[in-house]
Amino acid sequence: MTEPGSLAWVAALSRDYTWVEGVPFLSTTTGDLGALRDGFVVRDGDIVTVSYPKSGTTWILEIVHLVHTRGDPRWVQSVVSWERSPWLEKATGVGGINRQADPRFYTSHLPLHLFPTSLFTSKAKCVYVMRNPRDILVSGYHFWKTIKIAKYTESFEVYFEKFLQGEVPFGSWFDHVGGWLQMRGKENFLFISYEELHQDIRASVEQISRFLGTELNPEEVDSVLQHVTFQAMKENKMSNFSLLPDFLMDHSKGCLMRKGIAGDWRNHFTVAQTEAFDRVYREKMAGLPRGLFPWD
Ligand SMILES: Nc1ncnc2c1ncn2[C@@H]1O[C@H](COP(=O)(O)O)[C@@H](OP(=O)(O)O)[C@H]1O
Ligand SMILES: CCc1ccc(OS(=O)(=O)O)cc1
Repeated sequence: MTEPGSLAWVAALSRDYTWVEGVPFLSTTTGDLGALRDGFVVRDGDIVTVSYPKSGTTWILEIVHLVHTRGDPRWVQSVVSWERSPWLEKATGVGGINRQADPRFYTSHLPLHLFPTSLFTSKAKCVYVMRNPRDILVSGYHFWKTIKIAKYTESFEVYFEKFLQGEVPFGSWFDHVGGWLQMRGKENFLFISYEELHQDIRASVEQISRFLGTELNPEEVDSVLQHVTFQAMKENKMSNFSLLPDFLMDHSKGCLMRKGIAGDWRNHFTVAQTEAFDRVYREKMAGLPRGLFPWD
């Protein structure tokens, strides 16, 4: 096996997705997700951020990390986000996680059925972030265009169809959310949405700090808030993906911190696409109770 990050490893990256149990993955994903699911040991003190890509993961991470430092920005301004909280499923992920002292922070886009099973008997705290899938689709279209090993971004029409079919990195949004929502009600899981962060960021930061067991005083909350605005994060090179290597990201084609708003899908979807999306949404979400999501 080639060493992750080595020249041979970079040369072997391709646009071909690897399919694992019905889910497509980019070639930067670790080779053996089965071994990860069975072998990775989640510790009780771990803090795990889980999401479908483009749900606002980086925003939540910044909040979680600033809560941990009680609003002191030095950590988020000096260590790149994927070292503060490595992606579990990336080839370099487990190594990065195992180098951390407790509490360990890590991030994952894995669907529930591929996540290390030890999570489900642990007391690890897990924040699952959700977002209107229409905005995720738009955000993903613009983001995956910049990622050199992603595909189906030649036009919005093509990407739209692939998203609805689940043929995009990490698979179907509907399956991802439907899977993880089975964990709702468990006391070590917090479900929060991008839209809630937008509606009331102070209340959201307080909710996250309570969940993590790190109650902050009002001045500490103020400091967290100051560093998690869209503008502050867009300017923080440790969080804005500008340090993602050029062999992975074409920075001339876009950036992670694109618009940072809710509802941008209205500027992208045609009437026919809106209707097509709603049809699939209604069908796929039929089993879930009403009122679960702020965008419904
Ligand atoms: N502080 C912040 N405020 C608002 N949106 C933010 C944000 N930080 C990141 N985002 C948005 O979250 C999306 C990226 O999600 P993820 O971190 O899961 O990859 C991008 O959405 P847009 O492409 O709609 O702008 C990005 O702009
Ligand atoms: C493979 C490079 C890559 C792809 C996607 C990334 O972000 S995220 O998984 O969507 O959060 C980061 C790096």
